[in-house]
Amino acid sequence: MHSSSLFSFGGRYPIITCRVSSPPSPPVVASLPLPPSSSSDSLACSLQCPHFQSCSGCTQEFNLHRPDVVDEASGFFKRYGVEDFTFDSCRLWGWRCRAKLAVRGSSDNALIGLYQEGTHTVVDIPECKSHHPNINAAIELLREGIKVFDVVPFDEDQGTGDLRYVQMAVTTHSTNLRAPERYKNGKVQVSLVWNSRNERSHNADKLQALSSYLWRKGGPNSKFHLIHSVWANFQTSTNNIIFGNRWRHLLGERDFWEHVGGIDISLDPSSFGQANTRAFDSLLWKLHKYVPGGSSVADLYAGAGVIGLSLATSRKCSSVKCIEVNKEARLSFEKTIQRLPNSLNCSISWHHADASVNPLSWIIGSDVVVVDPPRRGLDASLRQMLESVPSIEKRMRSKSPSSSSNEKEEKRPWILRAKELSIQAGNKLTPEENNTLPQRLIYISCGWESFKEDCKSLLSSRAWELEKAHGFNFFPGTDRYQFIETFTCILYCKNIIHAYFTIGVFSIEVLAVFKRRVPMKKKKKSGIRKVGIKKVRAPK
Ligand SMILES: C[S@@+](CC[C@H](N)C(=O)[O-])C[C@H]1O[C@@H](n2cnc3c(N)ncnc32)[C@H](O)[C@@H]1O
Repeated sequence: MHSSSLFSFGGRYPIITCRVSSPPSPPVVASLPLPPSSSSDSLACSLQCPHFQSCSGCTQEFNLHRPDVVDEASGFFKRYGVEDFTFDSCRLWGWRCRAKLAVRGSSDNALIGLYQEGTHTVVDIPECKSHHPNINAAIELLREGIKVFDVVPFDEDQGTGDLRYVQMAVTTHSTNLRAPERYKNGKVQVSLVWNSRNERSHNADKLQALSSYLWRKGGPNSKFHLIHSVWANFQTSTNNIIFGNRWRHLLGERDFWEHVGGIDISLDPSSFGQANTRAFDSLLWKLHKYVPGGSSVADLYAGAGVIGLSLATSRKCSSVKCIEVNKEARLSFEKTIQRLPNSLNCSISWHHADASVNPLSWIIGSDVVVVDPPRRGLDASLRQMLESVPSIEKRMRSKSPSSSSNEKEEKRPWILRAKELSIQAGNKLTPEENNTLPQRLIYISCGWESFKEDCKSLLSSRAWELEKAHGFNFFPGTDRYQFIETFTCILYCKNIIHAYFTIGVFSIEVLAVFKRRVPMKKKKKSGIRKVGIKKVRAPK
Protein backbone atom coordinates (compact mmCIF):
# COMPACT_ATOMS: atom_id res chain seq x y z
CA MET A 1 0.00 0.00 0.00
CA HIS A 2 1.42 3.39 -0.88
CA SER A 3 0.92 6.06 1.67
CA SER A 4 -0.16 9.29 0.20
CA SER A 5 -0.63 12.83 1.23
CA LEU A 6 -3.68 14.26 -0.32
CA PHE A 7 -4.36 17.90 -0.23
CA SER A 8 -6.75 20.19 -1.90
CA PHE A 9 -7.07 23.75 -2.95
CA GLY A 10 -10.35 24.93 -1.62
CA GLY A 11 -12.59 27.65 -2.87
CA ARG A 12 -12.61 28.29 -6.57
CA TYR A 13 -10.16 25.53 -7.44
CA PRO A 14 -11.20 21.94 -7.81
CA ILE A 15 -9.35 19.26 -5.94
CA ILE A 16 -5.85 18.35 -6.96
CA THR A 17 -4.26 15.27 -5.53
CA CYS A 18 -0.59 14.47 -5.35
CA ARG A 19 1.09 11.44 -3.94
CA VAL A 20 4.22 11.54 -1.88
CA SER A 21 5.01 7.87 -2.20
CA SER A 22 7.35 6.45 -4.79
CA PRO A 23 6.01 4.92 -7.96
CA PRO A 24 4.03 2.94 -8.88
CA SER A 25 1.15 5.24 -8.15
CA PRO A 26 -2.35 5.27 -9.51
CA PRO A 27 -3.16 7.95 -12.07
CA VAL A 28 -3.01 11.41 -10.66
CA VAL A 29 -5.47 13.48 -12.52
CA ALA A 30 -5.62 16.98 -11.36
CA SER A 31 -6.27 20.48 -12.37
CA LEU A 32 -8.81 22.47 -14.26
CA PRO A 33 -8.32 25.35 -14.01
CA LEU A 34 -4.83 26.09 -12.79
CA PRO A 35 -3.90 24.90 -9.34
CA PRO A 36 -2.11 27.47 -7.15
CA SER A 37 1.31 26.57 -5.78
CA SER A 38 2.56 26.81 -2.23
CA SER A 39 5.64 25.48 -0.48
CA SER A 40 3.75 22.50 0.99
CA ASP A 41 2.44 21.52 -2.45
CA SER A 42 5.87 21.74 -3.96
CA LEU A 43 7.32 19.40 -1.32
CA ALA A 44 4.48 16.93 -1.66
CA CYS A 45 4.85 16.89 -5.42
CA SER A 46 8.62 16.53 -5.39
CA LEU A 47 10.57 14.11 -7.54
CA GLN A 48 12.51 12.34 -4.76
CA CYS A 49 14.83 10.73 -7.26
CA PRO A 50 18.38 9.73 -6.20
CA HIS A 51 19.66 10.53 -9.71
CA PHE A 52 18.42 14.12 -9.74
CA GLN A 53 21.20 16.50 -10.81
CA SER A 54 23.54 13.80 -12.10
CA CYS A 55 21.10 12.64 -14.81
CA SER A 56 19.98 15.07 -17.49
CA GLY A 57 16.45 13.65 -17.70
CA CYS A 58 14.82 15.84 -15.04
CA THR A 59 15.61 19.40 -14.05
CA GLN A 60 12.68 20.27 -11.83
CA GLU A 61 12.69 18.69 -8.39
CA PHE A 62 9.67 20.32 -6.75
CA ASN A 63 6.22 21.33 -7.83
CA LEU A 64 6.01 18.58 -10.44
CA HIS A 65 2.26 19.14 -10.64
CA ARG A 66 2.68 22.72 -11.69
CA PRO A 67 5.79 23.41 -13.79
CA ASP A 68 6.84 27.06 -14.14
CA VAL A 69 5.91 27.07 -17.81
CA VAL A 70 2.22 26.80 -16.83
CA ASP A 71 2.14 30.41 -15.60
CA GLU A 72 3.78 31.57 -18.78
CA ALA A 73 1.35 29.55 -20.90
CA SER A 74 -1.65 30.85 -18.99
CA GLY A 75 -0.48 34.47 -19.48
CA PHE A 76 0.26 33.84 -23.15
CA PHE A 77 -3.20 32.45 -23.89
CA LYS A 78 -4.90 35.21 -21.86
CA ARG A 79 -3.20 37.82 -24.05
CA TYR A 80 -4.77 36.13 -27.06
CA GLY A 81 -8.26 35.98 -25.59
CA VAL A 82 -8.36 32.54 -23.92
CA GLU A 83 -9.19 33.18 -20.27
CA ASP A 84 -9.95 29.59 -19.30
CA PHE A 85 -6.69 27.80 -20.11
CA THR A 86 -6.60 24.52 -18.20
CA PHE A 87 -3.71 22.33 -17.14
CA ASP A 88 -3.94 18.63 -16.43
CA SER A 89 -1.08 17.61 -14.14
CA CYS A 90 -1.52 13.91 -15.04
CA ARG A 91 0.56 11.16 -13.43
CA LEU A 92 3.67 12.59 -11.73
CA TRP A 93 5.80 9.47 -11.23
CA GLY A 94 6.23 6.31 -13.21
CA TRP A 95 4.73 8.00 -16.25
CA ARG A 96 7.39 7.18 -18.83
CA CYS A 97 6.30 4.13 -20.80
CA ARG A 98 8.88 4.51 -23.56
CA ALA A 99 12.58 5.15 -22.88
CA LYS A 100 15.66 5.16 -25.10
CA LEU A 101 18.79 4.62 -23.03
CA ALA A 102 22.49 4.52 -23.86
CA VAL A 103 24.55 1.50 -22.75
CA ARG A 104 28.18 2.28 -21.89
CA GLY A 105 30.85 1.22 -19.36
CA SER A 106 31.98 -2.40 -19.09
CA SER A 107 30.24 -5.76 -19.01
CA ASP A 108 30.91 -6.00 -15.25
CA ASN A 109 29.66 -2.49 -14.63
CA ALA A 110 27.27 -1.49 -17.39
CA LEU A 111 25.92 2.06 -17.28
CA ILE A 112 22.40 2.17 -18.66
CA GLY A 113 20.91 5.63 -18.76
CA LEU A 114 21.06 9.15 -20.17
CA TYR A 115 23.93 11.49 -20.93
CA GLN A 116 24.99 14.05 -18.39
CA GLU A 117 23.94 17.50 -19.61
CA GLY A 118 26.25 18.72 -22.40
CA THR A 119 28.51 15.64 -22.24
CA HIS A 120 28.70 12.13 -23.58
CA THR A 121 29.10 10.63 -20.12
CA VAL A 122 26.31 8.18 -19.43
CA VAL A 123 24.72 8.22 -15.98
CA ASP A 124 23.30 4.97 -14.69
CA ILE A 125 19.69 5.50 -13.52
CA PRO A 126 18.44 2.24 -11.95
CA GLU A 127 15.97 4.01 -9.65
CA CYS A 128 14.60 6.57 -12.10
CA LYS A 129 11.30 7.88 -10.74
CA SER A 130 9.93 8.89 -14.14
CA HIS A 131 10.24 5.43 -15.65
CA HIS A 132 7.38 3.01 -15.40
CA PRO A 133 8.69 0.71 -12.61
CA ASN A 134 8.78 -2.25 -14.97
CA ILE A 135 11.25 -0.41 -17.20
CA ASN A 136 13.59 -0.21 -14.21
CA ALA A 137 13.03 -3.92 -13.54
CA ALA A 138 13.81 -4.78 -17.18
CA ILE A 139 16.98 -2.64 -17.04
CA GLU A 140 18.17 -4.67 -14.04
CA LEU A 141 17.54 -7.91 -15.87
CA LEU A 142 19.44 -6.57 -18.87
CA ARG A 143 22.34 -5.54 -16.64
CA GLU A 144 22.54 -9.10 -15.27
CA GLY A 145 22.46 -10.55 -18.78
CA ILE A 146 25.24 -8.23 -19.95
CA LYS A 147 27.42 -9.50 -17.11
CA VAL A 148 26.60 -13.18 -17.49
CA PHE A 149 27.34 -13.25 -21.24
CA ASP A 150 30.17 -10.72 -21.21
CA VAL A 151 28.36 -8.41 -23.59
CA VAL A 152 30.57 -5.39 -24.22
CA PRO A 153 28.85 -1.99 -24.02
CA PHE A 154 29.55 0.41 -26.87
CA ASP A 155 32.66 2.62 -26.81
CA GLU A 156 31.90 5.86 -28.66
CA ASP A 157 35.52 6.90 -29.15
CA GLN A 158 36.61 3.59 -30.65
CA GLY A 159 33.30 2.62 -32.25
CA THR A 160 33.68 -0.84 -30.65
CA GLY A 161 31.52 -3.01 -28.39
CA ASP A 162 28.27 -4.97 -28.84
CA LEU A 163 25.38 -3.09 -27.30
CA ARG A 164 24.86 0.61 -28.07
CA TYR A 165 21.39 1.51 -26.82
CA VAL A 166 18.25 -0.09 -25.56
CA GLN A 167 14.66 1.03 -26.07
CA MET A 168 12.16 -0.10 -23.48
CA ALA A 169 8.45 0.33 -24.24
CA VAL A 170 5.68 -0.70 -21.85
CA THR A 171 2.27 -1.89 -22.96
CA THR A 172 -0.38 -1.41 -20.33
CA HIS A 173 -3.10 -3.09 -22.35
CA SER A 174 -3.70 -6.56 -21.03
CA THR A 175 -7.40 -7.29 -21.18
CA ASN A 176 -6.79 -10.45 -19.11
CA LEU A 177 -6.40 -8.15 -16.14
CA ARG A 178 -8.96 -5.95 -14.42
CA ALA A 179 -8.63 -2.36 -15.63
CA PRO A 180 -7.02 -0.97 -12.41
CA GLU A 181 -4.37 -3.71 -12.56
CA ARG A 182 -3.29 -3.08 -16.13
CA TYR A 183 -0.97 -0.10 -15.75
CA LYS A 184 0.97 -1.62 -12.87
CA ASN A 185 1.40 -4.91 -14.72
CA GLY A 186 2.64 -3.42 -17.99
CA LYS A 187 4.94 -5.69 -20.05
CA VAL A 188 8.16 -4.41 -21.56
CA GLN A 189 9.13 -4.64 -25.21
CA VAL A 190 12.96 -4.57 -25.24
CA SER A 191 14.80 -3.40 -28.38
CA LEU A 192 18.56 -3.99 -28.29
CA VAL A 193 20.55 -1.72 -30.60
CA TRP A 194 23.37 -4.00 -31.63
CA ASN A 195 26.67 -2.75 -33.02
CA SER A 196 26.75 -4.93 -36.12
CA ARG A 197 25.36 -4.99 -39.63
CA ASN A 198 22.98 -7.90 -39.17
CA GLU A 199 22.16 -11.05 -37.23
CA ARG A 200 24.96 -13.01 -38.93
CA SER A 201 27.80 -10.77 -37.76
CA HIS A 202 30.63 -11.97 -35.51
CA ASN A 203 28.94 -11.12 -32.17
CA ALA A 204 25.54 -12.59 -33.11
CA ASP A 205 25.89 -15.47 -30.62
CA LYS A 206 25.98 -12.99 -27.75
CA LEU A 207 22.87 -11.29 -29.04
CA GLN A 208 21.16 -14.65 -29.16
CA ALA A 209 22.33 -15.55 -25.65
CA LEU A 210 21.33 -12.20 -24.15
CA SER A 211 17.85 -12.18 -25.67
CA SER A 212 17.20 -15.80 -24.60
CA TYR A 213 18.31 -14.88 -21.07
CA LEU A 214 15.85 -11.96 -20.94
CA TRP A 215 13.08 -14.23 -22.14
CA ARG A 216 13.92 -17.08 -19.76
CA LYS A 217 14.13 -14.80 -16.73
CA GLY A 218 11.35 -12.37 -17.63
CA GLY A 219 9.11 -14.16 -20.13
CA PRO A 220 5.74 -15.86 -19.51
CA ASN A 221 7.37 -18.95 -17.93
CA SER A 222 9.36 -16.99 -15.39
CA LYS A 223 8.34 -16.12 -11.79
CA PHE A 224 7.48 -12.55 -12.73
CA HIS A 225 6.28 -12.07 -16.27
CA LEU A 226 7.91 -8.78 -17.20
CA ILE A 227 9.06 -9.01 -20.81
CA HIS A 228 6.62 -8.63 -23.68
CA SER A 229 9.11 -9.27 -26.47
CA VAL A 230 12.71 -8.82 -27.56
CA TRP A 231 13.81 -7.10 -30.77
CA ALA A 232 17.18 -6.29 -32.29
CA ASN A 233 18.10 -3.23 -34.27
CA PHE A 234 21.38 -3.21 -36.17
CA GLN A 235 23.38 0.01 -36.21
CA THR A 236 27.06 0.50 -37.09
CA SER A 237 27.11 4.14 -38.13
CA THR A 238 29.42 6.62 -36.40
CA ASN A 239 26.83 9.32 -36.00
CA ASN A 240 24.54 9.83 -33.02
CA ILE A 241 21.43 8.41 -34.63
CA ILE A 242 20.15 5.75 -32.27
CA PHE A 243 18.52 3.29 -34.65
CA GLY A 244 19.72 1.74 -37.88
CA ASN A 245 17.33 0.65 -40.61
CA ARG A 246 17.42 -3.08 -39.91
CA TRP A 247 15.05 -4.52 -37.32
CA ARG A 248 14.57 -8.15 -36.27
CA HIS A 249 11.90 -9.58 -34.04
CA LEU A 250 13.63 -12.17 -31.84
CA LEU A 251 11.28 -13.44 -29.11
CA GLY A 252 7.81 -12.99 -27.63
CA GLU A 253 4.77 -11.37 -29.19
CA ARG A 254 5.45 -9.59 -32.42
CA ASP A 255 2.62 -7.10 -32.12
CA PHE A 256 2.59 -4.50 -29.41
CA TRP A 257 -0.84 -3.13 -28.56
CA GLU A 258 -1.84 -0.17 -26.46
CA HIS A 259 -5.26 1.34 -25.84
CA VAL A 260 -5.66 5.12 -26.09
CA GLY A 261 -8.39 7.51 -27.18
CA GLY A 262 -10.91 4.65 -27.26
CA ILE A 263 -9.04 2.47 -29.75
CA ASP A 264 -6.46 -0.31 -29.76
CA ILE A 265 -3.27 0.91 -31.41
CA SER A 266 -0.38 -1.13 -32.69
CA LEU A 267 3.10 0.32 -32.23
CA ASP A 268 6.15 -1.13 -33.90
CA PRO A 269 9.45 -0.37 -32.13
CA SER A 270 10.53 1.67 -35.15
CA SER A 271 7.56 4.02 -35.24
CA PHE A 272 6.92 7.10 -33.12
CA GLY A 273 5.16 6.40 -29.85
CA GLN A 274 4.23 8.82 -27.06
CA ALA A 275 6.30 8.33 -23.91
CA ASN A 276 3.48 9.24 -21.54
CA THR A 277 0.65 6.90 -22.50
CA ARG A 278 -1.88 8.02 -19.90
CA ALA A 279 -1.36 11.76 -20.54
CA PHE A 280 -1.76 11.13 -24.28
CA ASP A 281 -5.02 9.33 -23.57
CA SER A 282 -6.30 12.37 -21.60
CA LEU A 283 -5.31 14.66 -24.45
CA LEU A 284 -7.13 12.53 -27.01
CA TRP A 285 -10.38 12.56 -25.03
CA LYS A 286 -10.17 16.33 -24.75
CA LEU A 287 -9.41 16.62 -28.46
CA HIS A 288 -12.51 14.61 -29.40
CA LYS A 289 -14.72 17.39 -28.01
CA TYR A 290 -13.51 19.83 -30.61
CA VAL A 291 -14.24 17.72 -33.64
CA PRO A 292 -17.88 17.83 -34.75
CA GLY A 293 -19.44 14.42 -35.46
CA GLY A 294 -19.23 13.37 -39.12
CA SER A 295 -16.31 15.72 -39.92
CA SER A 296 -13.68 15.23 -42.58
CA VAL A 297 -10.31 15.38 -40.87
CA ALA A 298 -6.76 15.89 -42.14
CA ASP A 299 -4.21 14.57 -39.61
CA LEU A 300 -0.80 16.06 -40.47
CA TYR A 301 2.43 14.76 -38.86
CA ALA A 302 0.31 11.68 -38.17
CA GLY A 303 2.85 9.01 -37.18
CA ALA A 304 0.92 5.75 -37.20
CA GLY A 305 -2.35 7.71 -37.40
CA VAL A 306 -3.39 7.33 -33.77
CA ILE A 307 -5.05 10.75 -33.57
CA GLY A 308 -6.91 10.41 -36.87
CA LEU A 309 -8.06 6.86 -36.16
CA SER A 310 -9.31 7.64 -32.68
CA LEU A 311 -11.29 10.55 -34.18
CA ALA A 312 -12.64 8.32 -36.95
CA THR A 313 -14.06 6.01 -34.31
CA SER A 314 -15.27 8.37 -31.61
CA ARG A 315 -16.52 11.20 -33.83
CA LYS A 316 -17.84 8.95 -36.62
CA CYS A 317 -15.89 11.00 -39.14
CA SER A 318 -16.81 10.80 -42.80
CA SER A 319 -13.16 10.82 -43.82
CA VAL A 320 -9.74 10.84 -42.19
CA LYS A 321 -6.54 11.46 -44.10
CA CYS A 322 -3.21 10.86 -42.31
CA ILE A 323 0.04 12.36 -43.64
CA GLU A 324 3.38 11.09 -42.32
CA VAL A 325 6.95 11.30 -43.61
CA ASN A 326 8.30 8.19 -41.85
CA LYS A 327 7.34 5.19 -43.94
CA GLU A 328 8.02 2.80 -41.05
CA ALA A 329 4.82 4.05 -39.39
CA ARG A 330 2.70 2.54 -42.15
CA LEU A 331 2.87 -0.99 -40.74
CA SER A 332 1.50 0.11 -37.38
CA PHE A 333 -1.27 2.05 -39.12
CA GLU A 334 -2.23 -1.03 -41.15
CA LYS A 335 -2.46 -3.18 -38.04
CA THR A 336 -4.43 -0.57 -36.10
CA ILE A 337 -7.12 -0.25 -38.76
CA GLN A 338 -7.71 -4.00 -38.60
CA ARG A 339 -8.98 -3.58 -35.05
CA LEU A 340 -11.31 -0.64 -35.75
CA PRO A 341 -15.04 -1.42 -35.50
CA ASN A 342 -16.42 -3.08 -38.64
CA SER A 343 -19.34 -0.70 -38.64
CA LEU A 344 -17.11 2.31 -39.27
CA ASN A 345 -18.44 4.22 -42.23
CA CYS A 346 -15.42 6.38 -42.88
CA SER A 347 -12.96 6.78 -45.70
CA ILE A 348 -9.56 6.38 -44.03
CA SER A 349 -6.24 6.88 -45.75
CA TRP A 350 -2.60 7.09 -44.72
CA HIS A 351 -0.09 8.76 -47.03
CA HIS A 352 3.66 8.55 -46.90
CA ALA A 353 4.37 12.18 -47.71
CA ASP A 354 6.06 15.33 -46.53
CA ALA A 355 3.40 17.70 -45.20
CA SER A 356 5.52 20.69 -46.19
CA VAL A 357 5.33 19.86 -49.90
CA ASN A 358 2.18 21.29 -51.45
CA PRO A 359 0.34 21.28 -48.12
CA LEU A 360 -2.90 22.57 -49.64
CA SER A 361 -3.44 19.26 -51.42
CA TRP A 362 -3.69 17.51 -48.01
CA ILE A 363 -6.15 19.81 -46.31
CA ILE A 364 -8.50 20.50 -49.19
CA GLY A 365 -11.91 18.90 -48.56
CA SER A 366 -11.42 18.79 -44.75
CA ASP A 367 -13.51 20.46 -42.09
CA VAL A 368 -10.87 20.05 -39.40
CA VAL A 369 -7.11 19.92 -39.69
CA VAL A 370 -5.05 18.48 -36.83
CA VAL A 371 -1.32 19.20 -36.71
CA ASP A 372 1.06 17.43 -34.31
CA PRO A 373 4.52 18.50 -35.50
CA PRO A 374 7.87 17.59 -33.93
CA ARG A 375 9.40 19.99 -31.40
CA ARG A 376 10.64 22.37 -34.10
CA GLY A 377 7.04 23.33 -34.93
CA LEU A 378 5.20 23.70 -38.22
CA ASP A 379 7.03 23.65 -41.53
CA ALA A 380 7.03 27.20 -42.90
CA SER A 381 5.22 26.27 -46.11
CA LEU A 382 2.38 24.63 -44.20
CA ARG A 383 2.06 27.56 -41.79
CA GLN A 384 2.00 30.04 -44.67
CA MET A 385 -0.66 28.03 -46.46
CA LEU A 386 -2.82 27.89 -43.31
CA GLU A 387 -2.44 31.64 -43.01
CA SER A 388 -3.68 32.15 -46.54
CA VAL A 389 -6.72 29.88 -46.29
CA PRO A 390 -9.20 32.80 -46.62
CA SER A 391 -7.59 34.11 -49.82
CA ILE A 392 -7.28 30.59 -51.27
CA GLU A 393 -10.95 30.05 -50.52
CA LYS A 394 -11.86 33.29 -52.22
CA ARG A 395 -9.91 32.32 -55.33
CA MET A 396 -11.54 28.88 -55.39
CA ARG A 397 -15.01 30.40 -55.10
CA SER A 398 -14.41 32.75 -57.98
CA LYS A 399 -13.41 29.84 -60.24
CA SER A 400 -16.18 28.19 -62.20
CA PRO A 401 -17.05 24.64 -61.02
CA SER A 402 -15.88 23.22 -64.35
CA SER A 403 -12.35 24.43 -63.71
CA SER A 404 -12.22 22.83 -60.27
CA SER A 405 -8.90 21.10 -59.61
CA ASN A 406 -10.69 17.85 -58.64
CA GLU A 407 -11.81 17.27 -62.16
CA LYS A 408 -8.38 17.62 -63.66
CA GLU A 409 -6.21 14.58 -64.03
CA GLU A 410 -3.68 14.63 -61.19
CA LYS A 411 -0.17 15.14 -62.58
CA ARG A 412 1.78 16.57 -59.67
CA PRO A 413 4.58 14.00 -59.02
CA TRP A 414 4.67 14.41 -55.22
CA ILE A 415 0.92 13.73 -55.01
CA LEU A 416 1.19 10.76 -57.35
CA ARG A 417 4.09 9.33 -55.33
CA ALA A 418 2.20 9.74 -52.06
CA LYS A 419 -0.88 8.15 -53.59
CA GLU A 420 1.15 5.13 -54.64
CA LEU A 421 2.18 4.62 -51.04
CA SER A 422 -1.16 5.33 -49.49
CA ILE A 423 -3.55 2.94 -47.82
CA GLN A 424 -7.29 3.19 -48.05
CA ALA A 425 -9.52 1.61 -45.41
CA GLY A 426 -12.99 1.79 -43.89
CA ASN A 427 -16.34 0.96 -45.44
CA LYS A 428 -16.59 4.18 -47.35
CA LEU A 429 -13.87 3.75 -49.91
CA THR A 430 -13.76 7.03 -51.69
CA PRO A 431 -14.14 10.30 -49.90
CA GLU A 432 -16.68 12.67 -51.30
CA GLU A 433 -14.48 15.12 -53.12
CA ASN A 434 -15.18 18.72 -52.40
CA ASN A 435 -13.30 21.95 -52.32
CA THR A 436 -13.99 23.03 -48.76
CA LEU A 437 -11.22 24.28 -46.56
CA PRO A 438 -11.02 23.65 -42.82
CA GLN A 439 -12.96 25.81 -40.40
CA ARG A 440 -11.04 24.50 -37.43
CA LEU A 441 -7.35 23.95 -36.79
CA ILE A 442 -6.21 21.87 -33.83
CA TYR A 443 -2.56 22.27 -32.96
CA ILE A 444 -0.94 19.70 -30.65
CA SER A 445 2.48 20.84 -29.60
CA CYS A 446 5.39 19.31 -27.70
CA GLY A 447 7.59 22.37 -28.39
CA TRP A 448 6.37 25.33 -26.36
CA GLU A 449 8.85 27.81 -27.85
CA SER A 450 8.05 26.96 -31.47
CA PHE A 451 4.34 26.80 -30.70
CA LYS A 452 4.35 30.39 -29.45
CA GLU A 453 5.95 31.57 -32.69
CA ASP A 454 3.56 29.55 -34.86
CA CYS A 455 0.58 30.72 -32.85
CA LYS A 456 1.55 34.41 -33.07
CA SER A 457 2.09 34.07 -36.78
CA LEU A 458 -1.26 32.30 -37.37
CA LEU A 459 -3.12 34.92 -35.35
CA SER A 460 -1.42 37.88 -36.97
CA SER A 461 -2.49 36.57 -40.39
CA ARG A 462 -6.07 37.25 -39.23
CA ALA A 463 -7.13 33.96 -40.80
CA TRP A 464 -7.58 32.24 -37.42
CA GLU A 465 -8.56 33.09 -33.88
CA LEU A 466 -7.84 31.11 -30.74
CA GLU A 467 -10.84 29.39 -29.27
CA LYS A 468 -9.51 27.18 -26.48
CA ALA A 469 -6.22 25.98 -25.03
CA HIS A 470 -5.33 23.14 -22.71
CA GLY A 471 -2.02 22.01 -21.25
CA PHE A 472 -1.01 18.50 -20.24
CA ASN A 473 1.91 17.53 -18.04
CA PHE A 474 3.45 15.12 -20.55
CA PHE A 475 6.97 15.11 -19.14
CA PRO A 476 6.82 16.05 -15.43
CA GLY A 477 10.13 17.33 -14.08
CA THR A 478 11.73 18.12 -17.43
CA ASP A 479 11.34 21.91 -17.84
CA ARG A 480 14.62 23.35 -18.97
CA TYR A 481 16.68 25.03 -21.64
CA GLN A 482 18.89 22.42 -23.20
CA PHE A 483 22.17 22.73 -25.04
CA ILE A 484 22.09 20.79 -28.28
CA GLU A 485 25.18 20.06 -30.27
CA THR A 486 24.86 21.12 -33.85
CA PHE A 487 27.58 18.92 -35.34
CA THR A 488 27.32 15.64 -33.54
CA CYS A 489 29.49 13.68 -35.95
CA ILE A 490 32.58 15.73 -35.06
CA LEU A 491 32.66 13.93 -31.73
CA TYR A 492 34.54 11.18 -33.50
CA CYS A 493 37.32 13.49 -34.70
CA LYS A 494 40.38 14.29 -32.65
CA ASN A 495 40.28 18.07 -32.25
CA ILE A 496 36.67 18.43 -31.35
CA ILE A 497 35.02 21.79 -31.61
CA HIS A 498 31.60 21.62 -30.03
CA ALA A 499 28.98 23.91 -31.43
CA TYR A 500 25.86 24.33 -29.38
CA PHE A 501 22.52 25.96 -29.62
CA THR A 502 19.87 26.09 -26.98
CA ILE A 503 16.33 24.86 -27.14
CA GLY A 504 13.68 24.97 -24.48
CA VAL A 505 12.41 21.58 -23.41
CA PHE A 506 9.25 21.92 -21.40
CA SER A 507 7.08 19.40 -19.66
CA ILE A 508 3.93 20.81 -21.18
CA GLU A 509 2.07 19.46 -24.21
CA VAL A 510 -0.39 21.99 -25.60
CA LEU A 511 -3.69 21.41 -27.32
CA ALA A 512 -4.75 24.66 -28.97
CA VAL A 513 -7.97 25.02 -30.91
CA PHE A 514 -8.27 27.71 -33.57
CA LYS A 515 -11.34 28.62 -35.52
CA ARG A 516 -11.60 30.58 -38.73
CA ARG A 517 -11.88 34.27 -38.10
CA VAL A 518 -15.05 35.81 -39.43
CA PRO A 519 -13.99 38.94 -41.27
CA MET A 520 -15.68 42.12 -40.03
CA LYS A 521 -18.15 43.36 -42.59
CA LYS A 522 -17.38 46.83 -43.87
CA LYS A 523 -20.12 49.24 -42.86
CA LYS A 524 -22.19 50.36 -45.79
CA LYS A 525 -22.17 54.03 -46.46
CA SER A 526 -25.48 55.40 -45.19
CA GLY A 527 -25.73 58.15 -47.75
CA ILE A 528 -25.99 60.72 -44.98
CA ARG A 529 -23.32 63.32 -45.33
CA LYS A 530 -21.17 63.59 -42.22
CA VAL A 531 -21.15 66.99 -40.67
CA GLY A 532 -18.34 68.15 -38.47
CA ILE A 533 -18.75 67.35 -34.78
CA LYS A 534 -17.53 69.98 -32.49
CA LYS A 535 -15.80 68.62 -29.39
CA VAL A 536 -17.24 70.13 -26.27
CA ARG A 537 -15.18 70.12 -23.16
CA ALA A 538 -16.95 68.47 -20.22
CA PRO A 539 -17.74 70.92 -17.46
CA LYS A 540 -15.35 70.74 -14.54
C1 LIG B 1 5.24 14.54 -32.47
S1 LIG B 1 5.18 13.21 -33.62
C2 LIG B 1 3.45 12.96 -33.69
C3 LIG B 1 3.04 11.61 -34.19
C4 LIG B 1 1.56 11.26 -34.03
N1 LIG B 1 0.68 12.37 -34.24
C5 LIG B 1 1.30 10.60 -32.68
O1 LIG B 1 0.85 11.26 -31.76
O2 LIG B 1 1.58 9.41 -32.55
C6 LIG B 1 5.59 14.02 -35.12
C7 LIG B 1 5.54 13.14 -36.35
O3 LIG B 1 5.73 13.98 -37.48
C8 LIG B 1 6.48 13.28 -38.46
N2 LIG B 1 7.03 14.31 -39.39
C9 LIG B 1 8.09 15.13 -39.20
N3 LIG B 1 8.22 15.98 -40.24
C10 LIG B 1 7.21 15.70 -41.11
C11 LIG B 1 6.80 16.25 -42.36
N4 LIG B 1 7.47 17.26 -42.93
N5 LIG B 1 5.73 15.73 -42.97
C12 LIG B 1 5.02 14.71 -42.39
N6 LIG B 1 5.37 14.15 -41.22
C13 LIG B 1 6.44 14.64 -40.56
C14 LIG B 1 7.48 12.49 -37.64
O4 LIG B 1 8.00 11.39 -38.36
C15 LIG B 1 6.63 12.08 -36.44
O5 LIG B 1 6.02 10.84 -36.68
